[in-house]
Amino acid sequence: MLVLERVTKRFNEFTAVDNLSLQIPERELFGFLGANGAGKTTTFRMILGILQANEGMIHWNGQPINYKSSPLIGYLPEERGLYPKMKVKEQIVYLARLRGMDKKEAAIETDRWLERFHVPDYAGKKVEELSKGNQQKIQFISSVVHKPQLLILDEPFSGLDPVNVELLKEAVVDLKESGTTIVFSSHRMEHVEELCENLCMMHKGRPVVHGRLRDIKRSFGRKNVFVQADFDLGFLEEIRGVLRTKRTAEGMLLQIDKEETSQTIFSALQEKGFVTKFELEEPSLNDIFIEKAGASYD
Ligand SMILES: Nc1ncnc2c1ncn2[C@@H]1O[C@H](COP(=O)(O)OP(=O)(O)OP(=O)(O)O)[C@@H](O)[C@H]1O
Repeated sequence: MLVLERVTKRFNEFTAVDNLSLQIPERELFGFLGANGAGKTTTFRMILGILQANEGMIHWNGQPINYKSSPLIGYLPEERGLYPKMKVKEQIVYLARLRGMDKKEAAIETDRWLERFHVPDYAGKKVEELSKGNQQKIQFISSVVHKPQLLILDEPFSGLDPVNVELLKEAVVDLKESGTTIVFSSHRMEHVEELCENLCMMHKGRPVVHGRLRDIKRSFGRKNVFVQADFDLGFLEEIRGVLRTKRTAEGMLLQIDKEETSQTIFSALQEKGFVTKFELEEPSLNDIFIEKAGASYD
């Protein structure tokens, strides 16, 4: 289990991570969300021991993480850093060996990954000859080739086209299935909603939403109502508990204060005429973030 206990990191007067506590069990695929500057990379650097926390403790299976943990850890840094002049396969094998892997096994695993990511022909090319997206795939391979127990991925999907995003997502899910504990950060809520059971949303260094996605959504309640009818829906704006309305081509989207308000809306609609659609929608992570952080995600 990866444990962060009341971790704080300050840069002079500025607090980048503020009293963060997390428990991430083994074999978990954990999503770390936050806008630019929320504190995600700083947290990762503290987990990896690159930065020292001012307060708090970080443990992986009861042990602090340091250079000795290197074979156990995989890290895809946000600032991608491969040697541009070095050849692809040579580089991956070299990095795997630094993580304690045997040369022959490293070569076999490298070939397997290059094949999986549809880039076996690049094995002998210099990294600088590859496109940005393909360089990113190589960097990803470098972070997983030695079969780490704990894998930290900082924005793994940024800069990839949709086909490669899918390729990487599948790889991440497979690694999780085979027992790797994975923590990844993203700006994009949909990636986290799709992949993670558990997540933490950071805002200005603090966790504003944290826990199991299903529980977070359930406890928040369904506060979006979509209505379609063959009469004017303008009167709904006046109903108590309706916070915001938005007309769309098909009907009206309403944001309400609590789930029960939908009953009032439904009764009011029935009195007016024929309702073609009435839908109580699950909140998106974005809705939850806005309410909890008191700010828009972007
Ligand atoms: N070495 C440093 N010195 C001073 N301030 C820093 C340092 N590293 C990070 N910060 C500040 O800490 C805050 C959090 O930065 P961090 O890189 O952790 O955010 P992030 O959530 O990873 O954002 P992004 O998605 O943009 O990478 C930012 O305001 C940043 O300017």
